[in-house]
Amino acid sequence: MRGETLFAKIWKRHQVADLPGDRAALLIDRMTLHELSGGYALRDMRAAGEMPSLQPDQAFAVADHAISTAPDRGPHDSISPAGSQMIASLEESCAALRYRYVRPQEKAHGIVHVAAPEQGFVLPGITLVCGDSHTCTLGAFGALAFAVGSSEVTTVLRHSALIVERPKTLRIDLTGHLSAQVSAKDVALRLLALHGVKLALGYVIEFSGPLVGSLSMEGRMTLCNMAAEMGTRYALIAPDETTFAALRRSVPARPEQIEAAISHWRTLKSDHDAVFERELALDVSNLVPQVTWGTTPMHSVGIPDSVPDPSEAGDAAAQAAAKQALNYMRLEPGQPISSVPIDAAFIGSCTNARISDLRAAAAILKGRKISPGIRAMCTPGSMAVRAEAEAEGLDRIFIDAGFEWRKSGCSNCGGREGPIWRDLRVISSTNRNFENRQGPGTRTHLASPATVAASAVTGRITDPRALLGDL
Ligand SMILES: CC(C)[C@H](C(=O)O)[C@@H](O)C(=O)O
Ligand code: SF4
Repeated sequence: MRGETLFAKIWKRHQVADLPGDRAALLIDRMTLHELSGGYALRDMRAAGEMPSLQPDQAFAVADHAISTAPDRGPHDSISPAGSQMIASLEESCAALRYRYVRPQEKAHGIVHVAAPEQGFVLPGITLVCGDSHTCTLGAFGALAFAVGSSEVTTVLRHSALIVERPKTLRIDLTGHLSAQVSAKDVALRLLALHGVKLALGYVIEFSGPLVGSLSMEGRMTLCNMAAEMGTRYALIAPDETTFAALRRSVPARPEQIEAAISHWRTLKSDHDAVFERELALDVSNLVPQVTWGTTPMHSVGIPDSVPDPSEAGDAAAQAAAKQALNYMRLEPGQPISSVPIDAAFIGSCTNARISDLRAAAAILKGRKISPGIRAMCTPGSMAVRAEAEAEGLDRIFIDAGFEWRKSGCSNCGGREGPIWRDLRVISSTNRNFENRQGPGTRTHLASPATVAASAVTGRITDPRALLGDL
């Protein structure tokens, strides 16, 4: 018998019925909820007198999208009254159903995709859904964690099961060593530049290879997070010793239970003779820091490079899109990307606001000041990340450099914390850069935390290696 992929192993264990059209009914083990996806589903079910089948130990809820990240925020503070209502509604439903709801004042609070794994809620081999497109972040733990729509949230709450179309399998084999100041974010942006935003449409990605093995859990989460930008809701990385070390720290269970689980989790990897429906490879040895110039994450270049000419962008549709992007971004073809001045800098989001991201940015900011006139914000991905950063003195480095040091939440990743960047150019550690994503007229350049910090210091898009003497 031919070997199996990691995906096939997880799928098989959860399949309760095989359905025509390459679909299956899958058991769903766990759900994460936030105020914009799960809150109203719970409210409506309760109003109709329905009792969810999803049990308290299967749910993890947190208000992250609409919550204010102001340093003095209260438990329901949002910039809009509607946001406050959604937060209060989620909290109330969770209390009624005895679902875990993490309050904004708690150390466990954070962006759902940061906080849930930090609290040991994500385990290898489980199925997990959330009504949010970046649920694939959690695939870094070897969990089949995927985004669902709002009606599917209700289905899972009702039945702890879901009918899903089986994705095809795509292995992305990553080799080589990353140079100093080059990170998982740059790898993701490079994959997108090479293969486009439909790279994984219809596929589950398994990221594998020596580079993946050498990445921290944080780096793996960044990579899996950006799978959403590659056109899929499924990403996986086989659990290994790095994963088990993280789970030993975070999972609330007795050590002997964890060790027993680990011996099963060790089997969760693709067999050496498993066949993938598609395979890709990338050697990252010569990779340089990347930044986007346009309005999709695939519009990215190395910082030593220039803004490309739209007439060289593939077919007519790609050319028109590139032209429109340059128009929105107010950039000229051939302009060196490192000549582009910025107005604001943002370190935050489920892509890049974990502790190693903050450390990478602080290494650049230490002893430096941001360029006058730049508004720079850091919103740690969770209150635990924030506390850890403070224990290391990173908050002082950010504040002394001129950054605002805020509380955890999605903040202006999705422009929900007010139009503070109206018509401004922002360098951002987030994952989406479509028109108006971070506010009306806001022009977003996606980059790694190191690049964001370096650019904040010089006031223009800057290769972080230039500041740390790695160039
Ligand atoms: C609000 C939520 C449904 C949305 C998503 O799923 O992507 C958000 O997280 C985002 O990034 O815009
Ligand atoms: S941080 Fe941004 S991308 Fe992530 S869940 Fe929040 S709004 Fe979505």
